[in-house]
Amino acid sequence: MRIVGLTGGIASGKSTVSNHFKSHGIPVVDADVVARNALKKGTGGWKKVVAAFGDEILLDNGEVNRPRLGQIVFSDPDKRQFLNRLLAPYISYGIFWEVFKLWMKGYKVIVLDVPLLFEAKMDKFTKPIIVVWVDPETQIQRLLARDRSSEEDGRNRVNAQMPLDVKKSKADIVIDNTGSLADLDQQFQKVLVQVTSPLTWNEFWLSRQGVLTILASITSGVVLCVKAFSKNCCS
Ligand SMILES: CC(C)(COP(=O)(O)OP(=O)(O)OC[C@H]1O[C@@H](n2cnc3c(N)ncnc32)[C@H](O)[C@@H]1O)[C@@H](O)C(=O)NCCC(=O)NCCS
Ligand SMILES: Nc1ncnc2c1ncn2[C@@H]1O[C@H](COP(=O)(O)OP(=O)(O)OP(=O)(O)O)[C@@H](O)[C@H]1O
Repeated sequence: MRIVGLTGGIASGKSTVSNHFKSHGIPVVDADVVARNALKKGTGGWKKVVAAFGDEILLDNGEVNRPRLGQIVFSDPDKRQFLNRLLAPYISYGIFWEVFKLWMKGYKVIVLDVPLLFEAKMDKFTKPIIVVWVDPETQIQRLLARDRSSEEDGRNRVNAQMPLDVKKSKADIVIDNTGSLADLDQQFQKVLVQVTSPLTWNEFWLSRQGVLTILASITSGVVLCVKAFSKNCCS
């Protein structure tokens, strides 16, 4: 199985690229969705976070007030790291489970869309790694236009992540999303060819088909040995 890492900065265009993959039949595990599920009312993550941050981060219906918690953690690195530590086991487990379900379905290529792929050291499980890069001014403009947040909030969120240029230097493939959506689409077509190239042997052995091939070979080997042994010993 090929697990492609997709990362970048906040509002750099990861979800836009993810949607391109999905429309070509390549499944995407979205870490933001997993993280949202890990913080739903009544879950283990929710209980830990409420115990740590108090009732003031809750809405009247008991769900977490995400913008409120965001304001707290994106303006305070210690609180952000604390939140990351509380949620990390739930997010890792959630991602693992989603990958496992896709493996069981027999997918050979999947994409992991993880904003904090490098920060959370999950890059070691993915190859190739695609970084969606955008120039800093365009990034902040798109972020403010999409989230309608204050400039201070937006800049806090950008500064909470590893600089995009550092992520770019760690990438196997860089998509420059500073231009138009048509530019992005053109780059994506080339990336799609790379990502869907034939699996390496290692990737094949990690796929469901590879594991079934190994099991079938072992089973037939054992059957042949047993047959040969019983023929020799009884003749
Ligand atoms: C603080 C929370 C409640 C704010 O929720 P909100 O709905 O406003 O933002 P959302 O979850 O949609 O995240 C938007 C973007 O913010 C960035 N981001 C989210 N969490 C973090 C973080 N801990 N550090 C740096 N950037 C982050 C990502 O680029 C993400 O795509 C939420 O982001 C959260 O629970 N974060 C901690 C979990 C986490 O690490 N998520 C990232 C998955 S790898
Ligand atoms: N090439 C582009 N031209 C214009 N707008 C774009 C382009 N690419 C993305 N956008 C817009 O920029 C915003 C951010 O893009 P997107 O949501 O894909 O980023 P993201 O990296 O997934 O963000 P997050 O980290 O918050 O999940 C969206 O409103 C999207 O529609």
